[in-house]
Amino acid sequence: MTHMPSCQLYLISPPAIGPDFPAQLKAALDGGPVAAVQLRLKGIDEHEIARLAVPLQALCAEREVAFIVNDSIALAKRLGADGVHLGQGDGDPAEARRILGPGPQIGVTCHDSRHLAMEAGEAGADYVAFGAFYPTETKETSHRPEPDILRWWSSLFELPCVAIGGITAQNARPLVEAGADFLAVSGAVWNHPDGPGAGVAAFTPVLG
Ligand SMILES: Cc1ncc(COP(=O)(O)OP(=O)(O)O)c(N)n1
Ligand SMILES: Cc1ncsc1CCOP(=O)(O)O
Ligand SMILES: [Mg+2]
Repeated sequence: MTHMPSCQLYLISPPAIGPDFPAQLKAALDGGPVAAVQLRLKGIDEHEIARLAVPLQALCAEREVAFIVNDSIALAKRLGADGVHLGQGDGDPAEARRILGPGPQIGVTCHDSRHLAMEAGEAGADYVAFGAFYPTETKETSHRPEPDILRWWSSLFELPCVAIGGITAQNARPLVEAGADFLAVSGAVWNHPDGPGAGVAAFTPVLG
């Protein structure tokens, strides 16, 4: 029998949300264990994101789920979020640490690059994210790592690694077996035909 390392779900919000999204998030969290929720909203300003964040952050706090803000160190600070996710153009992890202090988690996008991941680790990131592993309609992507990058990272470093990009309950297994500590998932949960609770529940048997 293959040993399945344990792995947790890291839920990424849809890029745009409506007034029913707090209820959808609640349904998702009712579906099974979720370690973290990332608020990843695109095309609206930070004040609007801050306003939309209030009920979502409260729900995450109530469920003891980490609430991570995408893109903006300033917004993470303003909200007192549990962490910030930084892309390669979103700011420096060391600067984020200086601004946010020792508590919040700092994640960094590393695409398919071992070099970027080692750099992020040295700059004080709490996790590195590799992807997109599979085709996705959520974001235009131009990097396609092999699952082996997760195996390589996990064999050398203690720092957690996140796999992202087109991940479904059906294609996730090689990523879990390769050592992903977290699966970051958006579309497979929010677009699940039976709703986001079923979307989260579908991952439970794969997570080990
Ligand atoms: C967990 C996780 N990994 C990668 C990303 C992508 O971040 P980024 O490269 O900044 O792209 P956008 O998400 O901002 O479009 C992420 N958000 N979360
Ligand atoms: C934000 C992001 N970064 C790389 S792929 C991706 C999209 C993740 O969403 P999905 O799980 O729907 O592919
Ligand atoms: Mg970004």
